[in-house]
Amino acid sequence: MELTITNLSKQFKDKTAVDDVCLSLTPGVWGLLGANGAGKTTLMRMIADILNPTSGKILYDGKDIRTMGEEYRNLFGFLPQDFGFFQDFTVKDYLEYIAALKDVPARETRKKIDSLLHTLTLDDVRNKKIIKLSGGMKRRVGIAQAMLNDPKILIMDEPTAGLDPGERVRFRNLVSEFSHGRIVLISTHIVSDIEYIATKNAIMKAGKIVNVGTTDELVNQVKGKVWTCVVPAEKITMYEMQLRIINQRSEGNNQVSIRYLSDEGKTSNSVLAPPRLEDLYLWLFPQEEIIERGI
Ligand SMILES: Nc1ncnc2c1ncn2[C@@H]1O[C@H](COP(=O)(O)OP(=O)(O)OP(=O)(O)O)[C@@H](O)[C@H]1O
Repeated sequence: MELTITNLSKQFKDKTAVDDVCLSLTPGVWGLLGANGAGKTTLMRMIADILNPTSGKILYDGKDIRTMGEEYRNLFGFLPQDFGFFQDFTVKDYLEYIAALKDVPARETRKKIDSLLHTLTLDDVRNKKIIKLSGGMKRRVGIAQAMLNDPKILIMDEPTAGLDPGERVRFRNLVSEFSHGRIVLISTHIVSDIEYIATKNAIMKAGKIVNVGTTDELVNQVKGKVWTCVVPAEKITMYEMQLRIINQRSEGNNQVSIRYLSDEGKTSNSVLAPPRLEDLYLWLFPQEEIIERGI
């Protein structure tokens, strides 16, 4: 199974949101990483066949998805970024409705909904109206609807936005288990959410895919560039101006431990640290704040 994206572009008036993207998605979990405005949502909406490309093609096992119609939709699950429809439905009614739309056989619907509600810890709110749910609960209902038809291709735009740390762990386990023999594409700028579950990552910048690889391959690119050291607290402002600090932690006794990115150690007590995917991300997107560390 393969989803092949060839020379895909999307132009909005004077903005090229997706710029000549080529990417071959094979089964496994794919992390789509990029800063705000990089073009992730636009790319995902074209893969979901709800937005027409300006040019280029997406082929599913050699077939143009735009000619597949229903056949493509049936093997597809999508969690859009703005999931806010059907607010007056209860969770259960909404999922039953989506199951019917997706032609899930009636005898399987109940079992499937029960199992997803259980895994996503939504049992207690099954009879509540969607409008009354918290943001994290709504997101989980969105994840459930995307997975209802056991899709072969599952696309989720920022699925972990609003989830608490426990929910993030459950989400990661659910996705890992689900991904066998399927293509799962997850966009996020919370790097830690996909770091350990992504089979491969694609990094997007200004509409282009600038890097593709396993987490280990990508992380290797910043090997030898991630340093840690302990500095006096009163000097931290000076270090903040001089170094690309990506984390700091107070150690007490007016000491601060810092982690920074540099081609070489900048203090005599700096030691190299094992790099993480987040380090590469910040290396590529120096202007990005760490939005959330997750766990
Ligand atoms: N319908 C549209 N009309 C005009 N410009 C658009 C439209 N949709 C997206 N854009 C622009 O295209 C660029 C890419 O947007 P997109 O939403 O795909 O990025 P993103 O990586 O998903 O960002 P975020 O993480 O903030 O959702 C942005 O500059 C955005 O303003």
